[in-house]
Amino acid sequence: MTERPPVLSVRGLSVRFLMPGGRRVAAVTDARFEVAAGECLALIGESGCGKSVLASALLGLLPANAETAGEAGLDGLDLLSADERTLARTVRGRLIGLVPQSPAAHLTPVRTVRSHLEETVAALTGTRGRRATRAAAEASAARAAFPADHLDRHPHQLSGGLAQRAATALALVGDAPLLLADEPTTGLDRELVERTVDELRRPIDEAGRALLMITHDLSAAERIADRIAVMYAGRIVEIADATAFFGTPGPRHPYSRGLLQALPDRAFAPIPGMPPELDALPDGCAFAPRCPRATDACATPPRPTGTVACHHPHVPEDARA
Ligand SMILES: Nc1ncnc2c1ncn2[C@@H]1O[C@H](COP(=O)(O)OP(=O)(O)OP(=O)(O)O)[C@@H](O)[C@H]1O
Ligand code: NI
Repeated sequence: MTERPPVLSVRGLSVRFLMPGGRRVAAVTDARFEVAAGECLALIGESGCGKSVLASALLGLLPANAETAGEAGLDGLDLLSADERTLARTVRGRLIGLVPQSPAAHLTPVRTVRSHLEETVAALTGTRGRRATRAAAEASAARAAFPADHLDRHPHQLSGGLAQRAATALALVGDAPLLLADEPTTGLDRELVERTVDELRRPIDEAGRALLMITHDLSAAERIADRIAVMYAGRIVEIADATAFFGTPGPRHPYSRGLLQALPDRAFAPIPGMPPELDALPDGCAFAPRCPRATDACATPPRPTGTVACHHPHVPEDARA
């Protein structure tokens, strides 16, 4: 993976929400990761840990009370300091293709799939003329394996799988080097989850796109991702190769191990306790109160190493337990 150049390079990304009364919510703290061409990085972690805020920061879609720090390089541009005009004209759709959370809701009910695609083609690619637009729309449908004979259907006439392909086709129109999917499989049954992630994998493998996929569905992450980034209380606590993470030797951070042990097909043992409030984070490791391996050392913040931020990570020899 390292030999491929990063498409997205995030360095020290932090997001603070300034709340009434001077309260500060530390939604994302010092996030650091890269996503390469032809690679999927899955960002996982419990609800409220900051995944969607991180995505909104990349897209320039944070509310006005948000303050950001750090850098997020994409195609020679720093997404965090880009102005709204640049974000609207060159980032959203063109540099970042957004795969929506709920494709059926994202599509306008009164319009056909063809009309959605043609409008997006005209807006993003500069294609002019009816025939050229029609041909480009059909080509983008084909790239997402959306069947040509369903192009004149309305969203409600599509199965969940085809609605997802239509949404993916729209995300691919602008030829964006980075695809961003926030919970693309929420609410889908298992079979549709698998089909959806397989469809999302296609542009990565066939067109060398980079995919940042946010999910709390670990089996979807295992199926699609090359690498896994685990987020806890706003921080990325571990980044690992997906095969090693889900297989042997397994994750190194106690939180990551807890997430896997909570799965029904593993120990089905939830992590005790709750994540801390993001406006009252402890000085030391935020996971320490729930951590079976915590010691006095955890009162100080763990030093991020780029792979695991923990005072006492599992090492491969003891990671079999
Ligand atoms: N506009 C906002 N103002 C203040 N706090 C916010 C705002 N938006 C999000 N937050 C807080 O930021 C934290 C992270 O939220 P985020 O939506 O990123 O979580 P998530 O990891 O995506 O969770 P989920 O899996 O439920 O989608 C939460 O504590 C949330 O309450
Ligand atoms: Ni979210």
